[in-house]
Amino acid sequence: MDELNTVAIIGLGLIGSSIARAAGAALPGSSLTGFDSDEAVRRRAAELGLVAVVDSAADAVRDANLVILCVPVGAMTAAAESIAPHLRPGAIVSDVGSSKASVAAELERVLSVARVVPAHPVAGTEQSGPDAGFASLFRGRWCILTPGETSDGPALLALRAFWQALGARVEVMDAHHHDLVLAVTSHVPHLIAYTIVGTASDLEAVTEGEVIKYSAGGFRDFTRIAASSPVMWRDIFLANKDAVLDTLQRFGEDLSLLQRAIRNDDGETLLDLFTRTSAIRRGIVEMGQDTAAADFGRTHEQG
Ligand SMILES: NC(=O)C1=CN([C@@H]2O[C@H](COP(=O)(O)OP(=O)(O)OC[C@H]3O[C@@H](n4cnc5c(N)ncnc54)[C@H](O)[C@@H]3O)[C@@H](O)[C@H]2O)C=CC1
Ligand SMILES: O=C(O)C(=O)Cc1ccc(O)cc1
Repeated sequence: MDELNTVAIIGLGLIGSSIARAAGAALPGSSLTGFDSDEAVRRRAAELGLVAVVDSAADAVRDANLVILCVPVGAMTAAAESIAPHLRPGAIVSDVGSSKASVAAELERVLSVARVVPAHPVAGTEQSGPDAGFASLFRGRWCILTPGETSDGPALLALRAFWQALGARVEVMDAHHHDLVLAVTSHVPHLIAYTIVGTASDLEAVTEGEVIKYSAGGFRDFTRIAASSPVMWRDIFLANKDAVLDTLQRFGEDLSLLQRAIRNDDGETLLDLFTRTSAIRRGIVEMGQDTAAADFGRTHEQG
């Protein structure tokens, strides 16, 4: 199996810096290099000692046998173009983008000579930047690999072993299926959070500032999600347009049914749905997929 002992990280924000921290701890013999197009981020990553920070993408990838692109989805093509001529023969190139089909197509187009294996660690927070990362972010979380027709078997096995070393559970999935699943479980929920927080803010004039003052648990949870990186989420919605629009269509129809139930004093419909959703929450908690474990890791294991 390929030994991934020289890893280059392009983009040193939340996810790139978390990979650097986790790989530094889990793979002590490996060499880590990194580049970010933002000079302030490069300076901060160097201060934190996350990786050997260099001044160009070319220098970062020259000796690497694994390159991971950790930039917003809309910047993947530019990042791939910046490394393409400088890759070592046989290098594996992966990414961490939250949407997969369009990113994978671009990586395969731009990096036709590299061994491309797209990936998505389904773990994160609402924060950004190199200070926000932490070593335990991926522990016990899923990392979904979406190999294309050109991905080779040994590269897939090597990347699987890399993410497992960082503590992740690895699943292999078709990229379009990934995008549909994540539209339902992550992308549309973020859009709903952005919408409700925007609506509440617009209503502040009517409610005389009391929305924010009396914001209860549910609304506070939405404000956390709606504080996520604007650039990153703009890119995700534009990249996963079809699956997001299909899911929104279904959501709109279901919302109309609830609207009608409320208007018609149809308590039975409301009770049926709320009972069903409460069972779903219990199932998630039992599977250990709620955020408590990650929050615990963030609070107790910064580093
Ligand atoms: N934030 C989260 O919770 C999660 C994010 N992701 C995905 O990870 C990727 C990175 O997200 P974050 O780390 O949260 O973002 P971030 O904003 O913390 O970091 C992204 C970094 O990429 C740099 N960058 C942008 N274009 C570049 C280029 N062409 N070359 C080099 N550096 C460049 C930026 O300067 C920035 O420092 C995104 O594709 C996102 O969809 C995946 C899982 C979770
Ligand atoms: O902070 C949260 O609740 C998240 O949902 C983080 C997150 C954001 C994007 C991803 O692709 C995966 C995880």
